[in-house]
Amino acid sequence: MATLPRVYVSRKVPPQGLDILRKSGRVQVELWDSDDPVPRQELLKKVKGCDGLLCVLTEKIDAELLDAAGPNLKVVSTMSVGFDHLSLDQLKKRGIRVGYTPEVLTDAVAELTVALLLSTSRRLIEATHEAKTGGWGTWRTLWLCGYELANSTVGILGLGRIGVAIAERLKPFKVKKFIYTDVVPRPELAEGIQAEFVSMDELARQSDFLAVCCALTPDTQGICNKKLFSKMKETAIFINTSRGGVVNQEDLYEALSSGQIAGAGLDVTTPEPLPTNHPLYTLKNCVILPHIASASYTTRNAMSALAANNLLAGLRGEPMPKELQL
Ligand SMILES: O=CC(=O)O
Repeated sequence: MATLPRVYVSRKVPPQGLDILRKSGRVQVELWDSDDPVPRQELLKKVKGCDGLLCVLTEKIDAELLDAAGPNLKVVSTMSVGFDHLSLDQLKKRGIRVGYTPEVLTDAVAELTVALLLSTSRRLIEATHEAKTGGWGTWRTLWLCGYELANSTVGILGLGRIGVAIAERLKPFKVKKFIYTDVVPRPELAEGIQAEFVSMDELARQSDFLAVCCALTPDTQGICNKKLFSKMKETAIFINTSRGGVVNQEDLYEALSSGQIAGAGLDVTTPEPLPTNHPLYTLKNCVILPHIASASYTTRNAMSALAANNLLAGLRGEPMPKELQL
C-alpha cells in the first residue's frame, strides 16, 4: 500500500477541522498540539518532507520554511482570510497551491467591527471603568458623551465582503451616507449598500467613522498615517479590524493624543501581542482588542473545517473550496 501524504498542522485548530483530516483516511496528520505557536526551529524540523501544511496567521511561510519543507510540499492551507504571513511569490515559484478561509468569517468579523465601533464611539470601556472605580458621581450633562451613528457618514477603506457586511449592519443605525475608497471602484459590491466611490482624501475629510477593511500588502503598508489623520475630522472615529501594518501607530498615537481625531478602536496592532507598556494603552480614547474579530465558536470551527477541506482537495489535485489565485 502506498504511504499516505504527510500533513503537519502547526496549531491545535478547532475540532471540526481536525476531525475532517483524521477521518478522511487520506493523510497522516502530525499536530502541534498546543494553543501557543510552534517554535520556529521546531516548525522548520517538522515540515521536512511534508506534502501539506495547515497553518495559522502567526507562522511566517517564507523561503526559509519552504526550503526546509523541501520538494514534497504541494499545499499550504492557512486558517485565515489574511495571507500577509505567506510569501506568495515564493509559493508560486515552487508551484505550491494555497488555500485560505474567506467568507466563513465575514459575519463574525463584521459583527465584532460594529461592537468595536460602538464601544469606541460611545466610550463603553471608559464608562464601565468609571462605574467600577467610583468615577460615577452623579448624572452629568456632558459626561462620557460620544458620537452617534445617526446622520453620520461612514467611510470604508478597502471595499470587499467584510466592508459590505459592516455597512449592512450599520445601515439600521440610520447612517446617512456610505463612502469608500479602493484601488478601483467596486460597483458590484457598492451598489447593494449605496456606497459612493471617493478618493482617499475625500474619505478622510468626509468620514465621521472610518473603518479599515483592506488587506495588508506592500501598497497598503502604513497608509493610515499622519497624512490621512491630519485630514480627518476632530470628531472622527477610526476603526481597524484588518491588519496592524496598515496603520502607522506613532502617527495614530499623535493624532489621538493631540485631539486631531476623537477615538480609535483597534482589533489588530503591530506587533501582536502589543506590549502592555505600549503608549496607545495609556489613551482613554483608544480601545484595543487582542485580534478577536473572527473569534466565535461557530466561525473558528468553520474556518478550521474549510482549511482542512482546502488541504485535502489540494493534495488530491482537485480544485480547493477556497483557493488563493497566485
Ligand atoms: O485575522 C484573521 C484572519 O485573517 O482570518
